[in-house]
Amino acid sequence: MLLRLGQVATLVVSSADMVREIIKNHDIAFSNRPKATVIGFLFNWSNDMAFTSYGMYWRQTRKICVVELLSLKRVQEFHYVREEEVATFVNRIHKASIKTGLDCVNLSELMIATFNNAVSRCAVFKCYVEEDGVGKLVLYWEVLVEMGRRIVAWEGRGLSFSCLEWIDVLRGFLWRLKVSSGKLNVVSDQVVGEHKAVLGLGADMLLAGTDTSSIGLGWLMAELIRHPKVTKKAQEQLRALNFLEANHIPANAKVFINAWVIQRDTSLWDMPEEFMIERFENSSVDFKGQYFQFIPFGSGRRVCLGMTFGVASIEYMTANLLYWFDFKLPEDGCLGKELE
Ligand code: HEM
Repeated sequence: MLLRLGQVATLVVSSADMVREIIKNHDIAFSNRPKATVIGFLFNWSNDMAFTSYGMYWRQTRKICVVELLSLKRVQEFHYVREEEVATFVNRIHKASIKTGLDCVNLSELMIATFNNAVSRCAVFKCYVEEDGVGKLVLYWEVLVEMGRRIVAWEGRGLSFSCLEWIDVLRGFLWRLKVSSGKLNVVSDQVVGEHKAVLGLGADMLLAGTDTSSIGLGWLMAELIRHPKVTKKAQEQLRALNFLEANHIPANAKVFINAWVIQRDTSLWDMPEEFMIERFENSSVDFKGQYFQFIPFGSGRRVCLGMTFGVASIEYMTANLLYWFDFKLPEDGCLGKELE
């Protein structure tokens, strides 16, 4: 579907065949990401990898990230980080769940803190979320989230209607962006210290690796809680065995791959809205980007390079959650109650 959003032609791709055509035959042409002011402020207009244009700088920085941080070997070497962080995570849930009067636990916050810490310990070799969960990295994270929200609220409009950018100045957006990025720089200086040179890449890892993983795990836990039989089977296996297995497109058009629709296409998936983990049991389809009906990590040149890291962390956290705890949905009154 070709839309004209303001001044920008935008192609929304909602079929797996079309994604195949793009990735197999035109990958280079679609390997750039849209330019957003907020990303420029965040990364000083240049020194990150995830948002930079396709080219030599991207190739080199991506290679550094893969070799130094995200190769299978490095992910295996970092197993001790996952083990320590998940042990802290399990302890904190345990403490919270036995606390008098506290009948529900906000898992989302704990998941964000755990992934945040695991990524930062591997990316900048330090741990910033302190025992009470209010470490420097949380502040760092808050600033990133605030800026991320602005990408959605403002940049979506700014990118589509560049002639209206003066409104950003009038409404004080650019000024607030400067304040936010200044705040971020102060925290980053403390956080990154001697690793300042890799600030852009470290921030990339935190941005790309924290909410993706914690939201993914959050949904997985929500589905498991809604499907007690599946959960019980996985728990029995875990507790017994102690492991988890488990056209014509205008030049400069923006292209959105609509993975949400593709992954719910009834011609490709049987009962796509149902949580049926057995659908993958006798199927060759996996999540690595070769099967265009299922692309949670993207595909092609810009495919997620933290896939192995993310999957290892999510698997290990899920195994521990299921092994140590039984879950049920909170009573209505409990929803929204914060973990102290
Ligand atoms: C469940 C967890 C994760 C999911 C679902 C996920 C998903 C994605 C997706 C959809 C993309 C865009 C791919 C494309 O444009 O085709 C991406 C890119 C990226 N991801 Fe992930 N990701 C996850 C975890 C991680 C982790 C843990 C890290 C790092 C520690 C990471 C680092 C990156 C980076 C750096 C990019 C940009 C790659 C580039 O532009 O060349 N991701 N991810």
